[in-house]
Amino acid sequence: MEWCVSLPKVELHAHLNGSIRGSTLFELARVLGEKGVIVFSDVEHVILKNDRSLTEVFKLFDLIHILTTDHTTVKRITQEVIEDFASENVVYLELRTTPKRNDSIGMTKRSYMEAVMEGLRAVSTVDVAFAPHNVDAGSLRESLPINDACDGKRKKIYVRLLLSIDRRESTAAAMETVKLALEMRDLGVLGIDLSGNPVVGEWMTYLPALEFAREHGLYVTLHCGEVPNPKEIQAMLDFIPQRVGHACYFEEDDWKKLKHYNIPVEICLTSNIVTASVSSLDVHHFADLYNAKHPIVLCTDDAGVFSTSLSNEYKVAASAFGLGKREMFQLAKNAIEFIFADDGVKQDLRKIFDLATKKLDL
Ligand SMILES: CNc1ncnc2c1ncn2[C@@H]1O[C@H](COP(=O)(O)O)[C@@H](O)[C@H]1O
Ligand SMILES: [Zn+2]
Repeated sequence: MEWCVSLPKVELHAHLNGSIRGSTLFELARVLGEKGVIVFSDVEHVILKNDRSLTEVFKLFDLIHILTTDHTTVKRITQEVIEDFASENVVYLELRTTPKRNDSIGMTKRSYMEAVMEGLRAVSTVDVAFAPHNVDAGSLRESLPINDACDGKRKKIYVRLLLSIDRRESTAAAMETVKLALEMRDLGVLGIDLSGNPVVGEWMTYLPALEFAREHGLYVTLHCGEVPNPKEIQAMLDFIPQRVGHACYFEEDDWKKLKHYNIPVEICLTSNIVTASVSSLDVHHFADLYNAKHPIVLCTDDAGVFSTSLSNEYKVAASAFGLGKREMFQLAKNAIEFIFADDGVKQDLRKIFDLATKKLDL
């Protein structure tokens, strides 16, 4: 595990509220329990439960959102999540979150995102480069080598944002999110994600907003094939998104199309196993895609909800699929090619990986 922690890593599929620290979730639940907003003893077992079906995961998200959806908490969890990823040597993080509106506390999608940005700026224990067009990225570049793991130096992390459309949303709400993403481009928003309970909603509802996003140069990644839905999977692949997440219930034609378009897959091993989207690692599609040299990237999905970390995902992959250190290093480094940030960032990341080889005994 130590080695997997030292390995520089790229995280491309992490949901903000799903990455919340367990301790923070508990604290928030206790405080709201004391205020009488929730009954703590009722939610305690929901938080503590380890095995969660996909349905239960989305019930937990409803609870998490009750606990976290105010500006102060959104800021706090953003800050903590970034610190946590940086502390395990994630050097580039594409963090995704669903902008939320909550009229009762005067929250708009924009003010939600402003709280996220405040959280980004509030990180003080590590250096964060988050906006492509301001000095942060420049100063990060000058201070290479960065994240020279285990040498006690201050950690540095690139952070970029993806705005998620929740499958419960209408076309108009999805469009509002895309427009917000466009307005926030200078602040490091690079693209759009489609997520949420996969048994809810219809592809055609989101398509206009996703097309609009693409026409305006935003990148798009889709949660695709998390449940069996052959028609939707084909329609999503025909859209040719820049990446897809999961791909658990793909059939032969889907694999063909995915490979034909060479669409990178964000693989979330622990998430897939806990939610039983894949029955066991022995039959996980990671192996086939890896052997076929199809672009893949290991990701956490919801590090808090599934009690994992990106280092742990590498460890799980290494033991399940027999990867050695060199293979893990290459797998982690290959992820650079599938990030949505520009070539300058990619070049920096390549240097970071090359500089790390000595420390990693490679
Ligand atoms: C387990 N697999 C999954 N499949 C689909 N969507 C998921 C997900 N895990 C998380 N989310 C999506 O991310 C939201 C939480 O983060 P944010 O509030 O956006 O920061 C969830 O409500 C859901 O919409
Ligand atoms: Zn996800």
